[in-house]
Amino acid sequence: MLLEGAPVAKRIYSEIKDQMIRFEAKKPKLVLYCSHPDDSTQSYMRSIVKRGEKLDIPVEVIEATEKPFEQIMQLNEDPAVSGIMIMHPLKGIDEDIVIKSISPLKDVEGRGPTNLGGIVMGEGYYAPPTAEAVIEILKFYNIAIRGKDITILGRSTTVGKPLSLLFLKKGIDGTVTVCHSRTHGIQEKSRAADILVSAVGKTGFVREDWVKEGAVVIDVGINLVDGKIVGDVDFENVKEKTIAITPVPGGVGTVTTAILFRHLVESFKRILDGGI
Ligand SMILES: Nc1nc2c(c(=O)[nH]1)N[C@@H](CN(C=O)c1ccc(C(=O)N[C@@H](CCC(=O)O)C(=O)O)cc1)CN2
Repeated sequence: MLLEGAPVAKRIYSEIKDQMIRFEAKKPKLVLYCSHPDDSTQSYMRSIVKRGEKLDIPVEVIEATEKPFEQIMQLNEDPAVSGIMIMHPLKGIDEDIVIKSISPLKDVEGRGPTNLGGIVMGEGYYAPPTAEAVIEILKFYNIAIRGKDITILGRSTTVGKPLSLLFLKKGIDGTVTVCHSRTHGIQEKSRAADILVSAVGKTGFVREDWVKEGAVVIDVGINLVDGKIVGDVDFENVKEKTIAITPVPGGVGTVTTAILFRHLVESFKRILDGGI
């Protein structure tokens, strides 16, 4: 089975449009805050701006000045701004300090300590959209997670770590192994997985002999090669061994952007309800 992102994203966008009708003339606004974005970041920013146009949601790109902290404080206090996304990498600026200064209510990518901590503590937080997209896809296609052995390749703050916590949540109940560059026996640990998630950012990293017969493979990798998006998984050879696999492009990435806008609309509602 091909786990395409489009039907999952379509459902999310349709929910967003329903909510937008209820807001009448009022609209959320997303700010993409960047500093000398590279090709990959620019390509993502273009996708987000285009999606905003389709949804009739304003997306504003703001370039960092020499006073990033003041800029973020202004955006935090601006009631017209519902979400702030700090585009990675933020060249020439300490990205961690900037992320920590975003109001948790507007941190729609869930990159700050309050939202990341919320994954452990309970409800009312924004998990990083890519991590949430993986769970959303598995649920949409009715793939059982409870009690399954899940191996995640990559321990980033935006995917590997938060995703491991989402899999461990009560009601989801996966059993998780997180592998990284210092892991011994990464191939064996991958081959032991019922659900294998690759979030490494290396083209062709997951080969056919890394995958158990009948496994589910989720490719989170978005690597720009000759101007084209490719994943971490050697798709053509690996797909034969799987019962379900995500394509790249058209898989997790498609759902990630939809979840980003879902968070933005949630933030807009919270702010309207007097959250700030
Ligand atoms: N704050 C952030 N900054 C950056 C991110 C991010 O997720 N948050 N991502 C990277 C670049 N990147 C992934 O590493 C990336 C590049 C391009 C796209 C994109 O075009 N997405 C498409 C869907 C693609 C697909 O189908 O797989 C879309 O949005 O429709 C996404 C991510 C840079 N900085």
